Amino acid sequence: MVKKELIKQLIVDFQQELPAKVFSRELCLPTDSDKIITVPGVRRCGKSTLLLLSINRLLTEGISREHILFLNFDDERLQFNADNLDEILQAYRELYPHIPLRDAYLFFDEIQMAQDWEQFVRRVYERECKHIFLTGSNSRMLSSELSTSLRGRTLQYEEFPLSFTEYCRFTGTDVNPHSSTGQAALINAFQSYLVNGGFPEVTLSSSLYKERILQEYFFVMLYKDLIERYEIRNPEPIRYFIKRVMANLTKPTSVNRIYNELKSQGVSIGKNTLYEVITQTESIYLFFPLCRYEKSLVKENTGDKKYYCIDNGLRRVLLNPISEDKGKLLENCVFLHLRRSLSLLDKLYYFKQRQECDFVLVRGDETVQLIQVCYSLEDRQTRSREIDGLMEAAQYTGCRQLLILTYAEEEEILQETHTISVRPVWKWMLETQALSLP
Ligand SMILES: Nc1ncnc2c1ncn2[C@@H]1O[C@H](COP(=O)(O)OP(=O)(O)OP(=O)(O)O)[C@@H](O)[C@H]1O
Repeated sequence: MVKKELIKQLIVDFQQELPAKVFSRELCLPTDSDKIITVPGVRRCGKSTLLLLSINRLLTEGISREHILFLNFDDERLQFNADNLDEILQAYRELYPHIPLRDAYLFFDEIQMAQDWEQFVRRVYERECKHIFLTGSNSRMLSSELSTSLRGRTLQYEEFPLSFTEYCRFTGTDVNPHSSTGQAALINAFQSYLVNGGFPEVTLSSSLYKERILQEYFFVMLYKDLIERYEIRNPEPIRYFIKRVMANLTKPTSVNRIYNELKSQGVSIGKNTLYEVITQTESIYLFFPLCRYEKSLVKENTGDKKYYCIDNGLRRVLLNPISEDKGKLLENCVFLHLRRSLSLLDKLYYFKQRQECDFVLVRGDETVQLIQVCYSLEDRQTRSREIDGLMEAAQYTGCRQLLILTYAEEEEILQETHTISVRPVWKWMLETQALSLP
């Protein structure tokens, strides 16, 4: 089939499948911003499906299917480059001569598969159509490089694996905690969310396949996004490195120390390569760094960063679970909830002076919340350690919003002139849905 005919066929086939039968998500892409909408995020978190949800919404708003031009560039039959990308627009015009392109909605999935797509998108945006939506998986599509090539023309909406509220929706769990059955079901759902994480496909698949799917995800990230990109001949040190960062989650991590460990085992890998790899893991959304809070926020951050991982399930399939994991999984889950809820004005840190506090949430110049995460406060020593850390951070920052998140405990602690609220993580997650913190 001539390429233009194939494109027409793909456009029409897609339109006929609408509306897509998928679960709704919390993130909702704007459809009237007159900006190019981009959706970065970790592999398989649901970026393409988010485009489908936007299309469903357009249909309910009265936009006809014919106005939707959706194309998935990850199709072997479609080899695009700068010379033939225009065929897409020609195909659409021939299909719908009565619809001016400026009234159409263009959804380009996996656009990074086309060579020189940036110039094409820029040209279409400037001359033809302001409704453009893009997703892409590899790191070239992610924030920094993308915003350089399309500077000032994009709005970026990060997608993540499912939040706990979304997880409940996907698994059909009633989120009303007030009925006794509701509460039991929620606690069950939270337990499995904590270990399996929130990738949509993993959530929807039978438990027989969850682990296998997650291993596959990790394999692709490791080989495609890290090893192939850096043309590393021996993948083992990188694998070891990632596992070490994973194991050390929630604790300050020294890349230099891991480098020395590898060296003492006779493994040859450059220190700079490890620094590049850790930066790359951040740009593919595998790990998130967390810096130490400094009173003067203009001061360069010192101290090792802590790392958190995009998904608890991914961590579980990579490491043999160990007993201290419960606390780490809980803290990672809280980090992800905070990270996905941050506005552009918000910053997140950890606090460490004599004592530690897990999270310091800063909005503009003000510290708005201090959070400790602790599986249980039953042990007396643990309880006083958590409270002392919170109080030291409160004194240092002047913040009075103090929270301890636990697996199941709930109380109010009066400490000096402060009230510390203790809440189960799952309740806090349901109460503070994305973009409503604190
Ligand atoms: N809202 C949803 N409802 C139902 N299934 C979903 C939803 N979001 C994602 N999925 C499922 O999860 C898988 C990955 O989704 P999707 O392809 O949208 O992710 P992606 O981030 O675009 O992936 P990639 O990084 O490979 O491009 C698919 O099997 C999809 O069906």
